[in-house]
Amino acid sequence: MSVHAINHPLVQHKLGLLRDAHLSTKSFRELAGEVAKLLTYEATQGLMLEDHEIRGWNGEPIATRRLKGKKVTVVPILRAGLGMLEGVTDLLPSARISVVGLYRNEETLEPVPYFDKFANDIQERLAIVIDPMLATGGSMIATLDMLRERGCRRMKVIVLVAAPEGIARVEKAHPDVEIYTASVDERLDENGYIVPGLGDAGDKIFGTR
Ligand SMILES: O=P(O)(O)OC[C@H]1O[C@H](OP(=O)(O)OP(=O)(O)O)[C@H](O)[C@@H]1O
Ligand SMILES: O=c1cc[nH]c(=O)[nH]1
Ligand SMILES: [Mg+2]
Repeated sequence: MSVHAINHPLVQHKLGLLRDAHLSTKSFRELAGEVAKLLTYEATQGLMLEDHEIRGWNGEPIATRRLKGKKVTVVPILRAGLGMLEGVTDLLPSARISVVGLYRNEETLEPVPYFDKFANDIQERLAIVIDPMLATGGSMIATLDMLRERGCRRMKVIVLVAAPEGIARVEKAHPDVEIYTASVDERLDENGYIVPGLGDAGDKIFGTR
């Protein structure tokens, strides 16, 4: 597995704004979507192209290239992953959406699944899993396990912020999965929150804090 920590100035600027404790729900939501979009640009670098001939403005043929297959499914992990969905689908408008519902039991820190609905032909698609936070890694590993059980062979992960502990666990469980993130942060605190992190991303996106 490789971890891509994206140092693009726009990503780093917007991440800095996201970390501010006094940010409004509206601004947090907007910035989360914008960073998600920028990370999607990076995560889709490896998509395959094919040659495609078109007729140009003067009727002459032009050799162009287009995405080959376009087979992608975006997988938001509920709830907080929904805060990234629009940013991601702005760049991948034809992608199918597969949804995984999980919450983290705040005492055991274990993921508790409560919903899933996958694209029918998920075996043929690149799955891009989105969640703002990769903390212990439990929620992400549970999601990648579900995708793998359903025959998904190619998976990428986009998270706004990741903890080293979570990255190490995902790497062990799913060594072929690449992770794209705006930051690998310092550590987890005693409650399993990422430091410096963003706080509770789901609460911030939904305004339930
Ligand atoms: O890496 P982990 O230790 O599993 O923690 C990360 C998970 O915790 C948060 O979700 P939460 O459980 O708060 O659910 P929510 O999105 O409904 O708020 C976050 O959005 C991740 O899904
Ligand atoms: O830092 C964290 C860890 C888990 N979930 C969050 O929303 N934030
Ligand atoms: Mg939450």
